[in-house]
Amino acid sequence: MDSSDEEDNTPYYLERRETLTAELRSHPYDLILYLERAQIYSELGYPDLSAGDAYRALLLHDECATEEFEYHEQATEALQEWCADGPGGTWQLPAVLRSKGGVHQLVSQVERVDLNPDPKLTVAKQQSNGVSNGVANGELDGEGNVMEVRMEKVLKNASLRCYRNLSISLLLCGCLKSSYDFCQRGLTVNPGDEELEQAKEYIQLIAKRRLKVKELDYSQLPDQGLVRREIYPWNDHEPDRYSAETLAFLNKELAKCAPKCEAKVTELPILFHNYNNSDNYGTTPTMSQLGLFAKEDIEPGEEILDEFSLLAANNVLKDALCDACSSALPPLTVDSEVVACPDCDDIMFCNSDCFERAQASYHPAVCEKDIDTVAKDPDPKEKPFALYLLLLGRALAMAVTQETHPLDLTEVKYIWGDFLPSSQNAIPLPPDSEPPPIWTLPFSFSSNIAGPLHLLEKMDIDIFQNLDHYDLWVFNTLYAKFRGTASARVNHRTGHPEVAAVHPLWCLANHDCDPNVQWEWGARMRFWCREKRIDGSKGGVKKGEEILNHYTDVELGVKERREWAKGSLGGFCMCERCKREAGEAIERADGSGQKES
Ligand SMILES: C[S@@+](CC[C@H](N)C(=O)[O-])C[C@H]1O[C@@H](n2cnc3c(N)ncnc32)[C@H](O)[C@@H]1O
Repeated sequence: MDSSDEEDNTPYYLERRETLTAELRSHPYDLILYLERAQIYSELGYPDLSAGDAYRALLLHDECATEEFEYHEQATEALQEWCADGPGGTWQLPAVLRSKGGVHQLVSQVERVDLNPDPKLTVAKQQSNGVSNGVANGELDGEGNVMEVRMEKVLKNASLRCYRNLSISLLLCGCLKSSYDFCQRGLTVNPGDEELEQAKEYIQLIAKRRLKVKELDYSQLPDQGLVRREIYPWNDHEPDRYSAETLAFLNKELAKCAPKCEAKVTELPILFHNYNNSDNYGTTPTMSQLGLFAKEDIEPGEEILDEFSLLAANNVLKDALCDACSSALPPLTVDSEVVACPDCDDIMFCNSDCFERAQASYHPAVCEKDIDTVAKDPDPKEKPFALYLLLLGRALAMAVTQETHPLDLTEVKYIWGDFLPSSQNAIPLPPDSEPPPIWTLPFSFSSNIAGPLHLLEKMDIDIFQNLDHYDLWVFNTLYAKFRGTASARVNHRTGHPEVAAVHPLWCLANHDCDPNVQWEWGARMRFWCREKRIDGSKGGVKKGEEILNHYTDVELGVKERREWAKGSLGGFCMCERCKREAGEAIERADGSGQKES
């Protein structure tokens, strides 16, 4: 169906989302409200946010079902309101449990991608398993309590709805393993459920296509997906990065650690992932972004920037690193400056300065909270994800300690997120059954949904209260910003990334493969002016010239440089050096009658 023929209901759904979010503020333990909002997110085309709400609904379901759980009373009370008599003494299942909107809409989204599943599989109609999606009357079971019967019915239907939603939503994000796991869990509780069986077929089909295999090894299903990367329409924390006010703030901060530099709006080429050599000779389209510029002449070898950041994390358990700045701790000699937290085991700071900064910025939120085992020493292939999760945890601890919204932290608020406009992201799914290529934010159930909630629980934070601070879209926005700006330090022995940090001023500098600065990151991030440029000419930056950083090893050849920098740049580098060297490589290949290697 041509989507242009469809009525655009976005404004209605956005308003409904606002209303439901407001209701959740006053009824934070109401699982039905979460399921309603999950449905709205599906309609709006955010399967990730839909899965996030369905998962919270599932957690609240478990709270209701288990007396010993922490929020049992609150969750049960909220549910009882949905089980009370309606007008005229009648009662029905809450509308979201009766409607076919949510999951059916998602399933039809999957169907629209023309997967052409084996028709024999899909027509196999399952027998009803006794879980009713239809209208339930306010019947008495003869002896039992009306409320109990209704509660049981609502809980059973709600859990089914959660599993259906999680299976399909995670599938749409490309998280096949989690999608399959929730589907299986749902089928264990609701054997033969038609929608879950159908979801299972789709998961299997898509997994076989993606892995190009005939038989699936379920333990090997891919779980890394992609979702929309955008300033959500309801996100009112994002500043106008190009306004005079923002520039004035950034330049005031820069005056403290990089007095010869200023932030300015500049034009940068729009980069593409599919590099096309012909781009070299055409006009490259540009977009406005920020960059760092010299306010005065800078001499070769002169230090330009010296920035300290507490937005740092490491993924090594019990290593000799400062908890605040993640630099290596000095040796523990008699006159050592190292300070241990008096209340935690094994939490050390390089000196009293780091300890005091930590106390003012983030440590009280995690002190004595047994949080230092989360995401530490992960499987090597999980290391980058663990680092991003730990950075997110640090940002949450900073927000709690400083009593501010995570997106309002000065370390976070102004940084680049590589967002696309919502309107460009809201596109129908393409027929190759993967998340659309325009969705560029890496996403997984464990990193984006379960992991952050686990960290908050470790911090003794009620994950249901204060939803405005701890909603999934907040985590996604933080991840988008960290992925556009964080630097990682690799352990030279293992070759694995172990420390990551965001330096909000350093990261204003754009990349060039002929950089005029070098950087070094120990306890602090430092920039200094290169003595020599790449061609051997004398270094130095003139007043008004841009500070040109490097996001990759500039000693590499053009092909490798472009490959390495692709992730942090968002596409193939189009700097003058790259264009020149790529052109020369083509000429050489043409001359020798070979293809460019
Ligand atoms: C760390 S940020 C640099 C600062 C950023 N321009 C800002 O407005 O804050 C990295 C992003 O800047 C952009 N960028 C940096 N160097 C670039 C270059 N040489 N060409 C095109 N885009 C570049 C890319 O969008 C990249 O994702």
